[in-house]
Amino acid sequence: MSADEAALKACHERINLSVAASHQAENGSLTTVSSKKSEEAAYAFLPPIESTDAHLHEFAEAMRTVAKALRQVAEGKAAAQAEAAEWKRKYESEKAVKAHMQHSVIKGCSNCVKDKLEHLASKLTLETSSADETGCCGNHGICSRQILQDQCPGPNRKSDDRIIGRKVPFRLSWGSNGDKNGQHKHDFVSFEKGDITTAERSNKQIFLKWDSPPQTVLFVTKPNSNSVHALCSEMVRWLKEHNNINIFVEPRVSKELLIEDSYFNFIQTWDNDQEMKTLHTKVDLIVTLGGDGTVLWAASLFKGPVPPVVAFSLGSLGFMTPFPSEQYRECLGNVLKRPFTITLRSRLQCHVIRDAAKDEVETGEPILVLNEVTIDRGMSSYLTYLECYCDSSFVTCVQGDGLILSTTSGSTAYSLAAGGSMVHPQVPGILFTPICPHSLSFRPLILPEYVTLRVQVPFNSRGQAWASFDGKGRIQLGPGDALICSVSPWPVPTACLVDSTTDFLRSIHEGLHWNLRKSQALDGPA
Ligand SMILES: NC(=O)c1ccc[n+]([C@@H]2O[C@H](COP(=O)([O-])OP(=O)(O)OC[C@H]3O[C@@H](n4cnc5c(N)ncnc54)[C@H](O)[C@@H]3O)[C@@H](O)[C@H]2O)c1
Ligand SMILES: Nc1ncnc2c1ncn2[C@@H]1O[C@H](COP(=O)(O)OP(=O)(O)OP(=O)(O)O)[C@@H](O)[C@H]1O
Repeated sequence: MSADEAALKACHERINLSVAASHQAENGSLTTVSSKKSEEAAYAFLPPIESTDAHLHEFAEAMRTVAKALRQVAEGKAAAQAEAAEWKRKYESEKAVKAHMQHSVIKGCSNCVKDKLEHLASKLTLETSSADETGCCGNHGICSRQILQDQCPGPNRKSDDRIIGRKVPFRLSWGSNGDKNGQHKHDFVSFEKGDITTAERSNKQIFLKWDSPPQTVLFVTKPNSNSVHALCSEMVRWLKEHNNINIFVEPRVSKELLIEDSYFNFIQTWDNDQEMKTLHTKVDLIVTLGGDGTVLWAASLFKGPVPPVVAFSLGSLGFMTPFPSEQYRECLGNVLKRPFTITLRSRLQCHVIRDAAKDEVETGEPILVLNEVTIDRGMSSYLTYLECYCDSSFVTCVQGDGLILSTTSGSTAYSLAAGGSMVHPQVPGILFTPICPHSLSFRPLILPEYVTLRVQVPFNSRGQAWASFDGKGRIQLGPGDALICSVSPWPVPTACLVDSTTDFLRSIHEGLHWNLRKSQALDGPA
């Protein structure tokens, strides 16, 4: 038997094993029927065993179809279970309502009912003196429109005005896949009063207040700039002499400062990656001197938690650098001594999976980006061909120059240039923006922050694709490779000059001259 034939045989065996496992898991439930159909569909895709590379590729496609079919079966089963649970809950709650009705004749809102049920055993009728026309006592804030009128002899009731109905209490729940093994943690919110409100969840401006004065500042500075170097050494002196702050700088800057003056002996740096990984436990505040690229660089030094960043503007645009460097004394004085507002900028964590059809295991540490991850055609002159999935749902195939998966902070960077919307950095979401799609109808999307995206180079792609992270570190993706991307649990908190919204609007006005137009003259047609 040749190597190709052996590989094909192994594929057959894997499919048989998967299908058998799925049957076992379903254990004779309704979904076995659909899984049998999936099985038949999967086998229909399988070519006869022949020893060519083309057939191996077809096999890989068939394996993906099988995986998809099995996932659909699992989803169907979960949905059926959820529906059954919902019906059971409805039934239980109807039963409870009827049980209450048999024991009481009540007019009032649901909260009154609850309060008074305990006292009803000896009473046949209870009139609520302050009740309004609908039977609500008005004493419980937002009352549901629940009216229990069975046999109620209220003044304005018609004789056939029996049970009108009852809005059953319900709960909203949501999950988070915070931990690695994908278990879902559920938080429940009770809505017993019947009306859904998001008042408690509205996103407020976030303030940072020090419990005790900060002691250690890390400087991250744009390289090869005399003005940045001069400002850095001036700020370091000022912070040491006026605030007795410990200073960390990058190894390159440490060398530069020590060459300049032995006065800087007190500054600290790190020697290796291991030391750098513990930086977040020592540093209270990061000061960046440069443009947006320097903020991106500073963020990239932290693979986990990031201390608050105070970004001084020494670049051209400054979307993430609101602090004017000329006023650094006043700005730093405020940040060190007073509470200040911050923008929590989410990051995306990316994993590259090699030859995803065969190996589902994620490899290596995630790569974190503050702006975006871009998958493009690199040097290739062919269209990129990318298959995109959102959780387990197929999104689309990209045929064009590439795709940008961007944070909302990155919405004003490359994504904007590719036609994406500008989004306030505190809006939770992931932007899905194609680059030069060869299609008339490929509009950019904004997806919720809790999804996981998978961008895969299919086996029938003509060329390779390249992933780059905040415009850096290009990684080649061959056919079968995939990039997995989701929102990281480690955002970058950046200090605001005024507040999140004012700073954002200022940056799009001043940085991009957004919607700038000469005003129309007053004279003209009425
Ligand atoms: N066609 C494009 O617009 C294009 C192409 C490649 C990269 N980029 C962007 O450049 C970023 C890397 O920045 P860099 O400074 O290291 O490279 P760079 O020096 O090439 O600068 C790129 C420009 O993008 C601006 N920028 C960066 N982040 C921004 C943001 N969040 N909002 C608004 N503008 C922003 C910078 O101020 C700078 O002017 C990438 O993350 C990507 O978003 C844009
Ligand atoms: N500390 C650093 N070490 C290495 N590279 C850095 C560092 N800080 C910034 N860079 C890189 O230097 C480049 C330029 O930096 P930055 O964007 O801050 O300045 P700029 O281009 O002058 O400003 P703007 O982006 O506003 O036009 C970026 O690509 C960035 O990644």
